[in-house]
Amino acid sequence: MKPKIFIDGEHGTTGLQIRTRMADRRDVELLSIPEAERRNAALREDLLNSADIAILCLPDDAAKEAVGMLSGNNKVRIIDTSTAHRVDPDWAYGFAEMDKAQPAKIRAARLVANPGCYPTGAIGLLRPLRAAGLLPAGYPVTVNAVSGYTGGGKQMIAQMEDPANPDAISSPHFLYGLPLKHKHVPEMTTHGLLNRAPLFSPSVGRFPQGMIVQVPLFAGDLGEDATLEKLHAALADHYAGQNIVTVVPLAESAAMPRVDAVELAGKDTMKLFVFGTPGGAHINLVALLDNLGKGASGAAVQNMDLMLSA
Ligand SMILES: NC(=O)C1=CN([C@@H]2O[C@H](COP(=O)(O)OP(=O)(O)OC[C@H]3O[C@@H](n4cnc5c(N)ncnc54)[C@H](OP(=O)(O)O)[C@@H]3O)[C@@H](O)[C@H]2O)C=CC1
Ligand SMILES: CC(=O)N[C@@H](CCC(=O)OP(=O)(O)O)C(=O)O
Repeated sequence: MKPKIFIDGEHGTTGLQIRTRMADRRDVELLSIPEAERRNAALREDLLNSADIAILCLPDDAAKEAVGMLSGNNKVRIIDTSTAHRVDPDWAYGFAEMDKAQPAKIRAARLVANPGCYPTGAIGLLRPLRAAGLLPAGYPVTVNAVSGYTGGGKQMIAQMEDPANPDAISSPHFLYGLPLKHKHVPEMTTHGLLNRAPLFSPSVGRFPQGMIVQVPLFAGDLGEDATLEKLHAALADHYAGQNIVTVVPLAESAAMPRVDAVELAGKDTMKLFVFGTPGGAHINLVALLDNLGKGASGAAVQNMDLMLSA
């Protein structure tokens, strides 16, 4: 019998992209809800309870409600793409490359929280450096980022693409999250192994998919041994042996005139860079990904495959 997969929220932005990635899969059976019935709670509950793996592509409250619909049913495994369970110790954090032990944790887990798009970049850069002792625990980390507008789901897509929308946005690039209380900060802090919450300033650009996450550092405020070359070597060592997260060689990044936010649009990989001048005072760690690829739907399918390989 093929494992049954139900994507709750399959007609939304993240859900649709998971469905597209699964279109040619013959090893799983996709349970589907008609678009017009997508908010039919009784039908959702039935489908959720019929699945081997339920992938939740819903806002936080609806994701919590879906988990409630599965309470008492320990047979259904869950991947939640919302923010609701990402720092909950009962859930495995679905970022396989962040730690050598993580793939096994995801494979064995019943409950997997899919990472947020920005945290995938920030944790991807920070965690290996914290683990290697190159970034002091109390370092005042800042994270600056730009996302494609699909990161805001159906609502923001309509605001950016339809000038007749009453809340249309005409700006080519805007900052948001200005109170500096973004929902991704707890997850960056916990899984980035930080003692101090990072100052996170997100923005959106007029392109559908793509993302740049920057973590600028003052070299003199890092550990005594922390040079640009050592930071790069620690990242390269950490990500050796797999091809989803790659660390761009220093010689290659040193020759780059710019970083293009849409370079990885449509891909499920992430590239990490260490920019700066050897011996210089400043270092910029940069992650490049697709907010809907490794930042959401690509990661969800990767986690599903890990869980199916248990
Ligand atoms: N977009 C992205 O880049 C990323 C998104 N995520 C997360 O993925 C989740 C989904 O986001 P996204 O796909 O962008 O959002 P969308 O708004 O594009 O899609 C959400 C879907 O869920 C449906 N929905 C909303 N409330 C309910 C409910 N109570 N019962 C059943 N269905 C409901 C919506 O239906 P309706 O059309 O009726 O509103 C819609 O089809 C969110 O938690 C988001 O934070 C995570 C990483 C990246
Ligand atoms: C551009 C934009 O609005 N992005 C979303 C984050 C997208 C994402 O990662 O979703 P999660 O909520 O599942 O973490 C935001 O800032 O809220």
